Amino acid sequence: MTDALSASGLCKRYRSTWALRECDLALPAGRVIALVGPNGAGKTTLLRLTVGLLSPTSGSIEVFGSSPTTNTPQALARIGFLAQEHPLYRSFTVADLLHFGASLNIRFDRPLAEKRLASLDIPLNRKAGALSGGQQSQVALALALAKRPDLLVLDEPLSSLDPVARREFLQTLMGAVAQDGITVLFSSHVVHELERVCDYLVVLNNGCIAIDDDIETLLERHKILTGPRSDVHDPMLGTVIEATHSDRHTSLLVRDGAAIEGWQEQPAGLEDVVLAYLRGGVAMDRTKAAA
Ligand SMILES: Nc1ncnc2c1ncn2[C@@H]1O[C@H](COP(=O)(O)OP(=O)(O)OP(=O)(O)O)[C@@H](O)[C@H]1O
Repeated sequence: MTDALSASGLCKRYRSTWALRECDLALPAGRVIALVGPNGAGKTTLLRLTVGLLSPTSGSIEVFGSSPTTNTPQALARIGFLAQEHPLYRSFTVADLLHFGASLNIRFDRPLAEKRLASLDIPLNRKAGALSGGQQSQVALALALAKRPDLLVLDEPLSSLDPVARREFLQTLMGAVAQDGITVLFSSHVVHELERVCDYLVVLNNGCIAIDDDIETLLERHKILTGPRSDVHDPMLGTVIEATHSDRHTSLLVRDGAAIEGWQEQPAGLEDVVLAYLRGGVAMDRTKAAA
């Protein structure tokens, strides 16, 4: 099966700033993929390259096997994009926006968008500027989903939403994924909320890929070991991603470690794993599915 997104040696530079460096990616289709990383890690840059709004400085990126800058109506129709600020024309009514969407997109499914908005009690005759922030996000999402894209790209869709609006937004998104089997790629800072909705994770750190893996596999491969304080270099421990020491104990987050006598083992949470990789500045090895 063709990957939803593949990149090879992908680099992007803005003047003297390298936003992405030598990124290799192979993101499977039909998954909900979270893109995580600290401020300035390169997430927006990667998403804009994915939707063809930017071109690589060097290296390549393909979406479903084609360059996203091809710009044919067919290629563009396969990708939906919700930008970070999801701008809506504030003086337009929701109905105007749907009309606009239908005239610009060859696969636009207006009845689908109307049904979604009706189920959320968002009136079609209301001006976009008079909607709450959560409702505006829902309208932007309904417009993006009505394109019936094969890949939906969302840049920090949750950042401006309160917890209730966040939950509603994610429910709408998950409903669409279940119904249409689309691939979703979205960036976020909120790691603990991702485990419920995502099944694949990409972590960017300082323009480089730190993690690119299936979340279930990632959690199977990592664990926390706690034992007597020591400087451990035992190969049985696997790869030590992060070590913390108290007066009497050492706690290790390890990848592919075996059970060791005298050490207690605990499963690692997704946030533990992500933060350990970010703090340690390490990259996942590339043996993903081999584990
Ligand atoms: N138009 C631009 N001109 C110059 N530098 C830029 C431009 N856009 C981004 N950068 C730089 O590229 C790097 C990556 O930025 P990017 O916006 O992709 O990161 P991000 O992970 O999305 O950050 P955030 O989480 O803060 O939104 C940063 O150092 C940023 O300052």
